[in-house]
Amino acid sequence: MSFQNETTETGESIRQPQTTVPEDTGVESLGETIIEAENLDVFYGDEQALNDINLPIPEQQVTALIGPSGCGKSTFLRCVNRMNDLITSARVEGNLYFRGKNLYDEDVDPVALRRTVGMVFQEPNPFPKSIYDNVAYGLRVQDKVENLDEQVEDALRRAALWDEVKDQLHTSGLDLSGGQQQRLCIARAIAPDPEVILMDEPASALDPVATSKIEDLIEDLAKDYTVVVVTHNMQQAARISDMTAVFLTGGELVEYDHTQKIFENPEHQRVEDYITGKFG
Ligand SMILES: Nc1ncnc2c1ncn2[C@@H]1O[C@H](COP(=O)(O)OP(=O)(O)OP(=O)(O)O)[C@@H](O)[C@H]1O
Repeated sequence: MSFQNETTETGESIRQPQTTVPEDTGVESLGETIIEAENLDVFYGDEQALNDINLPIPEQQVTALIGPSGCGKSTFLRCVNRMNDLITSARVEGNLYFRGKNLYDEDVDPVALRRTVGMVFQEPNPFPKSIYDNVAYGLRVQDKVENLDEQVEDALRRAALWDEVKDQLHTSGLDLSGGQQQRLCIARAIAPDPEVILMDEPASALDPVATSKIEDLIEDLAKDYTVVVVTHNMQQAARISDMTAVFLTGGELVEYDHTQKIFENPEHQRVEDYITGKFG
């Protein structure tokens, strides 16, 4: 595998991404690689959860991670913001780059990283605080309190929630519907202005109307952010993503390509069997 390194003014070596995002297959061309896994392995104790993953994720696109239960999708997502650090049995080997910087280098601060790489979980999990305080939380932690009202409004607008909550900003976030709570969590994640939003099955606990709003929102968010989303819902992956990575049992990444190609003409029989529902 060949790649070049560049040296910054401070003498730090920044790796240039490989241009291995699959060639355009007729859909819009892709942005630069922002996240890149290279020979990434993850173990929980003796059990291997990800096996030699090589995956370049393009900037400002939606990348879907699909595959049967237990194939390592969430594990991959948690590597990107180093949430796996919180699991004592987890061990990461290989490389995972963010804009050419290895996220597992000793000088990377995981807390600062999580401001750049936000995360939204399957179950909406607002803090037991007001709507306003939920969104303001990350901004206050970082002491970014200038024009706080405007920042909160902007995040709620970007999360397509402002019109529904603008008259009740100081009521509890827990009083919102499930779908509204999830959009509140998205507003909370985007308020500190991250570059990447990781979403782990963000709509699987929601009804169809709320799901459709989240799907529209994800497509919208990709205009400003890079979105990496785990989903079990094949139609959802096909609808909302630009790129799709198919993980299969054993923590193996079997195929990665433009979503249209994966769903219309996958290279691997196992992938076709999975997406046509023959197993999984
Ligand atoms: N905290 C943990 N401790 C030990 N093993 C874990 C832990 N989290 C995940 N695993 C194991 O790692 C493997 C991959 O799990 P992971 O949750 O990443 O898969 P997944 O594809 O996201 O599954 P699902 O679709 O069911 O959420 C599984 O075998 C799982 O049992």
